[in-house]
Amino acid sequence: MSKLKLSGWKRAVIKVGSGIIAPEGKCSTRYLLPIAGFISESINSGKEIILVSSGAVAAGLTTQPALSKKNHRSIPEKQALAAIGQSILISLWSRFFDFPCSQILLTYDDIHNRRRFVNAKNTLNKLIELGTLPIINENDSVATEELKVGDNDNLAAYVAMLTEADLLIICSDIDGLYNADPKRKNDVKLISVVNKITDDIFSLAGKSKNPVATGGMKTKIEAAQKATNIGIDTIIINATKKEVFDDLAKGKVRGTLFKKATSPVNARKHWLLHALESKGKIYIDKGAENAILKKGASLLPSGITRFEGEFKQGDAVDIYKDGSNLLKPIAKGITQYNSSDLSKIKGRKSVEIEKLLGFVITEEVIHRDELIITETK
Ligand SMILES: Nc1ncnc2c1ncn2[C@@H]1O[C@H](COP(=O)(O)OP(=O)(O)O)[C@@H](O)[C@H]1O
Ligand SMILES: N[C@@H](CCC(=O)OP(=O)(O)O)C(=O)O
Repeated sequence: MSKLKLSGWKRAVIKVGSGIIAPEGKCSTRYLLPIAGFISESINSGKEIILVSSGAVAAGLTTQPALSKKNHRSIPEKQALAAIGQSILISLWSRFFDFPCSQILLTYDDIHNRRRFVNAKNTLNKLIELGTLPIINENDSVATEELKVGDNDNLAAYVAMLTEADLLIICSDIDGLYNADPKRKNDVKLISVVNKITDDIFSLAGKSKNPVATGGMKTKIEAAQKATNIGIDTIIINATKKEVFDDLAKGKVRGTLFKKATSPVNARKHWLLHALESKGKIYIDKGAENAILKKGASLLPSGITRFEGEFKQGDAVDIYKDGSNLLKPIAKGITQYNSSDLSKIKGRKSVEIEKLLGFVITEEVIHRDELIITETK
């Protein structure tokens, strides 16, 4: 297997899949020692690590064998398994470290709601500063299916974005991305480097055969796409092989390296685009359209013709060209004015804001740093 050189990194998110926590369906420390060794060594050399660990359901199953048939499990049973297994998981990891571990259980909302996103980010940074190893999982015990990230590969990419990591390490039970699933086909080839994630790359990914795993290869590529887009190198490695970590400690990758984008979107804009839900629609005139699309300007109240929806200051809104048949928004941004205030200042000059509202937050409704163009042509 060829080995690639990794760029220097300071902060990494390491995601460990259920197949590593529970090989052959049984929760075990068999493969955790080399991972833990790598984590300790990295932290001792001044690097920062955040661990995203799957395996709560798998660990819970060890005490509840009667619930082993996946298709027969009710949602409360699955949620109970995650609750039982989560504490097993944390104690499993804790025994490897001589620094404290801390636990954060995230839900979809923690990433998609701005206030909670900032809150989670601040807590995580503090936990790292305090010298702990944050261990993250999805809060499966309370999150309802429709309000879940759904898999820990994507969750790890969100955590990498949240913590502004410079490396995402996805530890699985396979050497990396192959041109087909090696567990289903013979004569497959490992792809050691992916410069750009295209539909062809996605088409290589199959599902997992492991009954305790969730994502398979598709969610790992999705995670790599999210992370590389914002400038985070992503690797998939086989955590059942100790030598993989020996090499990694020397900056060499045995596995698949998804190279970070050459012109990454900054993390805040990426989150705005992919994670934050829009609360309304703002329609703009031709002048504002030219200003934001061609000059990279902020959106001023004078260019706003109308809007739809009720939103608060700090909410995301989609921006549409007024009077055109275009069904897609041309941009998305964070509004400085709520919908009630916007109804008074739309179409008016910025100098009039104080007279109209009695206060000024900013002279623009959406600052250009909080505006991302979504129109592709
Ligand atoms: N193109 C592919 N290359 C490598 N593995 C693949 C591919 N397509 C599907 N897979 C499967 O994905 C599995 C890894 O995903 P999964 O079992 O969900 O792992 P984890 O629990 O680590 O998230 C591999 O064991 C393999 O069977
Ligand atoms: N949150 C779940 C794992 C979800 C998941 O994505 O699993 P995996 O595909 O093994 O990384 C658990 O702890 O059981």
